[in-house]
Amino acid sequence: MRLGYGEDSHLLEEGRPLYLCGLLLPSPLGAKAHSDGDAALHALTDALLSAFGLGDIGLLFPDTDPRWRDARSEIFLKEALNLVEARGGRLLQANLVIVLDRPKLAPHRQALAQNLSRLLGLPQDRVGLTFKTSEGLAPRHVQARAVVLLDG
Ligand SMILES: Nc1ccn([C@@H]2O[C@H](COP(=O)(O)O)[C@@H](O)[C@H]2O)c(=O)n1
Ligand SMILES: C[C@@]1(CO)OP(=O)(O)OP(=O)(O)OC[C@H]1O
Repeated sequence: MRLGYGEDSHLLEEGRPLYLCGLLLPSPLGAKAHSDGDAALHALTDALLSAFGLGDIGLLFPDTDPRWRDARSEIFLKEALNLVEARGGRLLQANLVIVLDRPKLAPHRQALAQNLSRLLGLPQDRVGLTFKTSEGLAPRHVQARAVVLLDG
């Protein structure tokens, strides 16, 4: 068995899209980032890479590389899944906490959970998805923390 942990934060600003769990959400603010800024998928990518000591998302996908400009972050997650599976890893469970003051994510819970389940190849009861606010500590940030459990 292997355990992985990852986290990510992005500043929120006007004129940027808010992608989370691979979905575009309605929001007046979005993530300042080189890619689509999906903090949830970035945290999951780092969690998978960390389970096999493979470095982190910035090592594999530098934010200086023009190929990743506005790239959809499921590209990074799929590559991390490929890398761990190539080493005999099998994802058993994933747990994700998203910290965001606004917008409320509860209305999108089912859609977010379904898309994570699809991207990770896990049943929904193996994908934990928790939403929190920062209680005003980081009103212009989106943060995500992920834990993954793998066999192999
Ligand atoms: N962007 C968010 C953040 C939180 N929620 C829901 O609110 C509940 C209370 O969050 P606290 O951080 O104040 O404890 C939380 O359990 C979520 O259900 C949300 O929907 N969207
Ligand atoms: C994803 C990458 C690559 O575009 O850049 P950002 O979109 O800025 O996001 P970050 O969380 O800083 O991860 C580093 C890079 O891998």
